[in-house]
Amino acid sequence: MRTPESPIGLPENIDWVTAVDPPTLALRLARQVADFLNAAITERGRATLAVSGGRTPVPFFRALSSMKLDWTKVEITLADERWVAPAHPDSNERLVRENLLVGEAASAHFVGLKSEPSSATRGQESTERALAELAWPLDVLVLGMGNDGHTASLFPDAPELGDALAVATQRRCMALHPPSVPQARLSLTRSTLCQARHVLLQLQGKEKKAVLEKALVNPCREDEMPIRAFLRPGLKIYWNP
Ligand SMILES: O=C1O[C@H](COP(=O)(O)O)[C@@H](O)[C@H](O)[C@H]1O
Repeated sequence: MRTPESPIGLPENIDWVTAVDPPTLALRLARQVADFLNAAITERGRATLAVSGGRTPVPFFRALSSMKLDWTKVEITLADERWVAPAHPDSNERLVRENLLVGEAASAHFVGLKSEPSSATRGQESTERALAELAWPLDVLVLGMGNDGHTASLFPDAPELGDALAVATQRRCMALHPPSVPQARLSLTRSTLCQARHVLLQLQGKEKKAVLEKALVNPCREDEMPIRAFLRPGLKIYWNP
């Protein structure tokens, strides 16, 4: 549904869902994700969910963790990770363990992206092996977006971006080294992310909405604003001011 707050240039085939504040948006998003997970469990006996890190998803994680569904049949992974120990304050795994894998959701099965090797580049292969145990494609993917138009860890300044955005890649995950951020990243590739059955994007604030409008309206390339690769029919965007 279009409202006066809908971003300029938003195509009709992308949903725009708004709420007055973060808790209300988080609950709305959590209910939608829980419905998708339940439907996947009914249809296929299990459900796979990938979530993003950063500050935005915390209230959503909390809301989702209180939803009643058969969490023993849900597998959760990350859209991206910083190459830091799982106990590190910047770890997306830590964020998910503390805020999502609690309450009702404590019995979900989690597969993180950080593996033992000493660098993200060396860790790619072991993470690929760990990811192979999940059921693919993802049933549900919840993305976020940075103010530079990155999503997952597909950063515009990462030297590896071209490979990570390649539609034909066989890789599920890839190491990226964007100079704009302090830690190396591991990210699911565009090809893996785009195969998800349901893709949702959670955004907060007017600044992020302006970034989205820039990606929608400007004739820029995907490697300048990687979020553009995901602005496709069926996407659901959840936004609060
Ligand atoms: O670095 C990251 O940034 C984006 C956005 O994070 P936020 O703090 O602005 O919500 C996030 O989607 C991505 O997963 C994360 O690793």
